[in-house]
Amino acid sequence: MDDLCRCAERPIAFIARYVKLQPVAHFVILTSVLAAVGCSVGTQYGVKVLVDCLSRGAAHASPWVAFALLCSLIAADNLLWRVAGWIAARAFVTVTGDMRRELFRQLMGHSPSYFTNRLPGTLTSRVTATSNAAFTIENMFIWNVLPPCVATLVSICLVATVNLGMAAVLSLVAAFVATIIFRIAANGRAVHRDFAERAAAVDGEMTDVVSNVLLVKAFGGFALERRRFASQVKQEMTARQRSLRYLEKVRLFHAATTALLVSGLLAWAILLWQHGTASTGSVVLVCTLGISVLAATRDLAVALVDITQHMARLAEALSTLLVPNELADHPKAVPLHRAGAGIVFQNISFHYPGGQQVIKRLSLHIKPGERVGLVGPSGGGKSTLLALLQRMYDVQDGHIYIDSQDISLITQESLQAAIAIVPQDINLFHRSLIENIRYGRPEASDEEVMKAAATAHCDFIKTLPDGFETIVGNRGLKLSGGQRQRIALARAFLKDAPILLLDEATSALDHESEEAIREASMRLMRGRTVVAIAHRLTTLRSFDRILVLRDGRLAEEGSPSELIDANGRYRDPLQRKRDEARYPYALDA
Ligand SMILES: Nc1ncnc2c1ncn2[C@@H]1O[C@H](COP(=O)(O)OP(=O)(O)OP(=O)(O)O)[C@@H](O)[C@H]1O
Repeated sequence: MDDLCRCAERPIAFIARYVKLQPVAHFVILTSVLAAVGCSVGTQYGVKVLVDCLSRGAAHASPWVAFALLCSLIAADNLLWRVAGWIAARAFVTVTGDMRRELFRQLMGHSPSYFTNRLPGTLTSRVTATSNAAFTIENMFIWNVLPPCVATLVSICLVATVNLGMAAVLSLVAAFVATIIFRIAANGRAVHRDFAERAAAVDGEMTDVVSNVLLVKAFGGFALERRRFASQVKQEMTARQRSLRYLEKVRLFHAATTALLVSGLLAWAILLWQHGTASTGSVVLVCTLGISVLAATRDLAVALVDITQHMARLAEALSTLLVPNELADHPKAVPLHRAGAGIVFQNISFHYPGGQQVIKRLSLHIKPGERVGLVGPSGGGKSTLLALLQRMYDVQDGHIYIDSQDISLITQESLQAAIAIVPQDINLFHRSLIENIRYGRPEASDEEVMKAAATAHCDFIKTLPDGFETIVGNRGLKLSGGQRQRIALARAFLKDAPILLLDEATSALDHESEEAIREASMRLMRGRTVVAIAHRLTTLRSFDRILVLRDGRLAEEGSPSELIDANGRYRDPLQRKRDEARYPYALDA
């Protein structure tokens, strides 16, 4: 993936990377197009031969050889274009598919902080924008840039057969015009990039609002959101207009120059004819070639300018997407060998990018099979500690070991396989219930999924009209909070990993369900190392140890009986007072 990231600032190298995967198809397309252009320009030479033949009169020459030549060129011209088009229909589409697959893989490899700092809509729209831009660029290059370039070259060669001076002047002017257009087009990159950035921002804003539509409704935020969106769209429209007007300026310059050029050439050819140094056919040839060079360079100018716009969009998207993955596996990473799942946090310190210190020189040993409860005030770093254990982020200081293996030196795949988690915010895919539960272990049979669901007390599934096939809605919103939590528990049951992380796993359950699930949870915890965050200490009664995390430090630890009194409260009244002031719910039984 590192060599992919090297393409972040080189859009052409990025496209070439995928073109190279299909060398034969692209070679055939290229040669067919070159041959087709040759035939197309050759057609005009065929017309000259025919006209010269006809003007000599029927007695002096037969026009049928010239006619046959002309017909063959026309047929070959059309056939070759179709051959190129047929192959391109597969090759170009395959290029965009390969691109999207690789970009998706790159995107999913980023750390959580990459996603925290960017709107999901801007990321997904950039993947689409990248493949669309690359598709357009490849198409334009083959159909709109290459043919006029080749046609101009061949035309100049044919004009040389009439008059060398004329061909030389034509070459000089064509080179001059092409250089000027290319420079003006290149100078417009900033304008096009600005448009690309604003277009991506509009996509991101829209996704953000749509995914929070319930919040917008709850707070009557429609008017506010409409105003925000209108302002974003206005900025994007202004940027787009600037970008399009820039293109128009380039086209205007081109139109004026080429009209002058062709008029001059024609006048020159007519003068040569008047002096008897050019035949009627040659005047026709210069006339048709002049007009086709005019058309060709106009197409070329339009295509080049459009390509710079797409190139800018591609470059903007790539610079966002092709950031190296922050949490790549260590080059010498080995799979985690499992030996009881003991966990050691050794003197770790951590802060989020640009944030304050969240974990401060914390050391903690968790024995294999031990059940440890984490409590403490909100913002104390409990969820962060679980995230660090899963290597969602790397610690800035210290080490985390599982079974004496530093987690930064083991493969992330094996680390993820060793840990099952029931998170605080349960996200589900917009898929069926069975698929969501099976996410814990994709190879599990239907029976195993159903057994896990039963163990997690997902009795509500039976009452749903489509049972396990019920689609849970966007992020599982068709389910209640408690139902989502049971699905997440079932997923963890199914995963059957040696380490179990519970982030307030029973918080959304009513008392009755909580009791029912406690018994199942106990079974799940048996033989595993468990780290559970709880706001109610009573849920941790059966745990081996409770740790109080405050301000990123271990403030207290002990067995539940040492820390909780008969009513499920802290034994130390002074400590209780301090914590109540900071975090009242944490201490309620
Ligand atoms: N992705 C993030 N980026 C930046 N800062 C973060 C991020 N996640 C958490 N924080 C900050 O880190 C600190 C610890 O948060 P954490 O979620 O670990 O606390 P917690 O003890 O689990 O709280 P709670 O009990 O409310 O869930 C908080 O100050 C929070 O603002």
